[in-house]
Amino acid sequence: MTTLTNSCYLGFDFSTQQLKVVAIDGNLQVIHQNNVQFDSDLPAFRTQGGVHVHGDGLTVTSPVHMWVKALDLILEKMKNAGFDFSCVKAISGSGQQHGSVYWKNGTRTSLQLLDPDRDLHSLLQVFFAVLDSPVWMDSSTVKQCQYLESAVGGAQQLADITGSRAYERFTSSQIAKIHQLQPNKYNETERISLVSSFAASLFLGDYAAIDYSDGSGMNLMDIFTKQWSLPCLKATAPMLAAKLCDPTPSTALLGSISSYFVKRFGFPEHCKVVAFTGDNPGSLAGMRLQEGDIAVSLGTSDTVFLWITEPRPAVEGHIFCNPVDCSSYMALICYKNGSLTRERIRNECSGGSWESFSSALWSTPMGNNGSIGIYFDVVEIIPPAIGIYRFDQHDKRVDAFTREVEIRALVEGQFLAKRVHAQKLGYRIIPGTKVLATGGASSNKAILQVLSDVFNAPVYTIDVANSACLGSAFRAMHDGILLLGKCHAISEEAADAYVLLTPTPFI
Ligand SMILES: Nc1ncnc2c1ncn2[C@@H]1O[C@H](COP(=O)(O)OP(=O)(O)O)[C@@H](O)[C@H]1O
Ligand SMILES: O=C(CO)[C@@H](O)[C@H](O)COP(=O)(O)O
Repeated sequence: MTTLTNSCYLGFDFSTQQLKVVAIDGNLQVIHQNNVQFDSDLPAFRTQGGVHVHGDGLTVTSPVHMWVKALDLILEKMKNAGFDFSCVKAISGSGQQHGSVYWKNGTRTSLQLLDPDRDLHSLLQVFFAVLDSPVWMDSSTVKQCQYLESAVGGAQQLADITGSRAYERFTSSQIAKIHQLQPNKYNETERISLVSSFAASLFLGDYAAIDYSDGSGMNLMDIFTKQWSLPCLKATAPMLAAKLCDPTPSTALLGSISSYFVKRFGFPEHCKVVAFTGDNPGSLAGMRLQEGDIAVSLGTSDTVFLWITEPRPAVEGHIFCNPVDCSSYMALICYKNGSLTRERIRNECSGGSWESFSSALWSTPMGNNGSIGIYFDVVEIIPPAIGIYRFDQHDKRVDAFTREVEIRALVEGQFLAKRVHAQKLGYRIIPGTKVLATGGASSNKAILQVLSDVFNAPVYTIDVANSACLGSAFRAMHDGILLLGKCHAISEEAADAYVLLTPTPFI
């Protein structure tokens, strides 16, 4: 293969707890990785896990200025590490899904004329009508969801149009809530972006369109016509179509990078910006998912997703447009009680150490001698329930387990739920099934071993835990026009690039 030494491609991921970046060269080799942790690198914003949980325990937001400052910081970190921006041919990126950003009237022109001598954080101080952006962890919009479903004829009807019944975290109900509770701020807004298209707008120096795949997580887009659905727009807020503008294919080339980045960091003038998408769609590209594979992302949220060609929207789970193949779709299930719940149990049962947490998993038998638990610290998405439930080998509810049993009960319970829900969506585990794992917790082999045992299938994970960033860099390289699922599929021969765990044999 030819080595294209002077070209590189950047993929950013604006996720819940951090901003990450991966640079790849023309041979798809990772040449640079960097990140900014919101809580520790930007303590002035006082977030916990990248968010603010409000007094009602249901409203969850992130400061939009924190994301802007994080971009300033990550680019400075890259510069200080000697990264050569003049080699960047194209960039793309992803963002936590469903979250929304509200640009104030008149900011578009200012975005096009940013002074390269100043950082973005100081330049964008007055750009946003809403300073606390609602994010995917929010569950304060039950009323708005009920209204939306009844306006279009019910939950299944809404799913038939948008791929999902109404979910509290989805953008329609979040926009409706802002319009109802803060009408002035809604009226002051000229453009609403998702986190992904907001980030793309910063690089483009202009408002970037929402892509089809991330746009599918709004309860606003018809996933078959790929246009905003008029009944959904009408049931959400007035004048909404004008504030969203038309959605665009996830593979779209949006334009060249803004002159701000050319002058301030030395990006080439012709560096391209490819549409940004959601972090889960970005991961689908980065993991080179093929039809038949199942992906499990263990980031802040846990998600399970599949590449599908025959979408059948249901009242459980979501169907999104596929980010790499416009004629396909992806099915996704999301869990709120993911890494943060594992962290809580780690703190309580293994002194805050992942090593001890892993040792507990290695030292307890598959199946946990019949002990099982359900751990919903916050209201779960599927099922919408809260509370801690433990059952012993006689199916008797108990109040406590030993520490080791608790750790295994948590992890086995989390993965059993994923398997059951994936099967309810129609997924079949057959010989040849591969489970592809990504996200922060995919670096933990003991957790992956449980995943392999529960799914009774081999688990693969790539050495770049952030597949959303990697996927974005791939998408940037191919101008978004790629069929990675087909041409870079994981094969047994390519297994050296992956960590592979196989189910524990029954003795
Ligand atoms: N060794 C580990 N074992 C288990 N979980 C881990 C480990 N290292 C990191 N994590 C989990 O990864 C999570 C962050 O994952 P990440 O994919 O970076 O999140 P996000 O993209 O949502 O910001 C943390 O909340 C942490 O619990
Ligand atoms: O709500 C969803 C998917 O529907 C979440 O998966 C968010 O997209 C957040 O992702 P992470 O930051 O946990 O990766």
